[in-house]
Formats: sequence, C-alpha cells, structure tokens
Amino acid sequence: MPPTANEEKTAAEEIGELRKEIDWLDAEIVRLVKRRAEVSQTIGAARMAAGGPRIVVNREMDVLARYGELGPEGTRIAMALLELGRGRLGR
Ligand SMILES: C=C(O[C@@H]1C=C(C(=O)O)C=C[C@H]1O)C(=O)O
Repeated sequence: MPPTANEEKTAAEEIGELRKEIDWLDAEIVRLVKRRAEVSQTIGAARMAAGGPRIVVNREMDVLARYGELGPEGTRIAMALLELGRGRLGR
C-alpha cells in the first residue's frame, strides 16, 4: 500500500532529524580527527627531538587492529588517521 500524506510527512520529518544527527556526528568526527592528528604530531615531534624515530610500528599495528573491527573500511580509516598524524613531517 502506498504511504498516506501523513505517513510521508512523518518519514520526511524522521529523515530531517536523522540528517541533523549525521551532520552533528560528522562535525564531531572532524573535530576528533583534527585533535588526534594534533596529538599524534606532538608525540612524533617530542620523540624525534629526543633522538627517537618518527614511527613506532608496533603501536601503529595496535591502531590498525583497533579499527579492524570495522572491516577493510576500518583499516583504511586507520591508515588515513596514521597518515594525518604524520602531517608534513611524514611526507
Ligand atoms: C602517536 C605516536 O607516534 C606515531 C603515531 C601513531 C598514531 O598516530 O597512532 C602511532 C605510532 C607512531 O608511529 C605514538 O607513538 O603513540
């Protein structure tokens, strides 16, 4: 049965509300990703200033495993996060 006018309005309202939630989630994710990159770059700079390496492979493996819960897409997210954490120094 096709939806009535009322049901359509309800669906449009629900979509509008859910889109607001998505917009909020995206803004939060961007904020957190920026903060993560900042923290990662600070750690890298401090370690290098002390004569250490820029990259710690076993720690990066832990990060990859953490996001692996989300499947191959999670692994790609983790790779992007690690790359952002390297900033200009890693390029
Ligand atoms: C932030 C660090 O430095 C680098 C960046 C990492 C990250 O962004 O998660 C992890 C390991 C290191 O290669 C760290 O050692 O914790």
